[in-house]
Amino acid sequence: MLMYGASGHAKVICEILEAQGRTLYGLIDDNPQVTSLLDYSVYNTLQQAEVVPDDEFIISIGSNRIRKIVAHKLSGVKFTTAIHPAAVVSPRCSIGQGTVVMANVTVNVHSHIGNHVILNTNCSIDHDCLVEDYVHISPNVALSGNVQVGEGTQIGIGASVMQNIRIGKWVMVGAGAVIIRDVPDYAVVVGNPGRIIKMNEPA
Ligand SMILES: CC(=O)SCCNC(=O)CCNC(=O)[C@H](O)C(C)(C)COP(=O)(O)OP(=O)(O)OC[C@H]1O[C@@H](n2cnc3c(N)ncnc32)[C@H](O)[C@@H]1OP(=O)(O)O
Repeated sequence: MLMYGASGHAKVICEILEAQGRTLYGLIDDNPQVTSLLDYSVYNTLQQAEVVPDDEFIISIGSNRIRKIVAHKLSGVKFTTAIHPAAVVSPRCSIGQGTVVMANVTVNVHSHIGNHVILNTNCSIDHDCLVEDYVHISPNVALSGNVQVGEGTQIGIGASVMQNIRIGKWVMVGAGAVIIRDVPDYAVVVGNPGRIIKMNEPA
């Protein structure tokens, strides 16, 4: 399999694949100055990497907007998931293609996780949550039961979200925020209790 994007985030995914015992042939990155990452070769184009139709991919780019652009650019390739063996994922939940689940993550019963999502180290997704495509749930985030997170939103490191909350699309929840009421699309929310400080540009 191959990864697209050779960054710090990519290094973590390399180690998830190693922990799963999978073979990573290399990475692709647009920056021609990057030629290796950890022990892996970095290529600049799909042609250079000699990609064949059966190769599986993960987009290893932390930016939600760029991950979405690259996913559209790569439409037609086969995406896979990377789930760390130390994650606890309910057999009654679903995890979309291209999604990475890092060490010590918990995903509880009847939660649904979209495509190209990042569930970062030690986050907790409780029962009946819906996490849409291109979301990033940062390390140590806690989503209570029945929380919805819209496309492209990032929940910042250490934030907590109370039960039954709806968070819109392309929202940024700041580090350590405590979300006690619904959040509209594109809002940037910080603090405890979370308050809107500005709005993101629509994609
Ligand atoms: C493995 C990994 O590394 S995963 C990555 C994890 N990283 C994160 O989760 C980062 C989360 N990002 C943040 O919290 C950012 O501060 C953001 C996105 C909320 C805001 O960033 P910016 O848009 O650059 O805002 P800026 O830094 O100018 O701050 C604006 C105001 O909000 C305040 N503010 C910013 N972040 C926070 C926060 N997390 N909590 C409380 N207040 C905050 C600032 O103090 C500032 O207040 P002031 O106007 O009174 O001075």
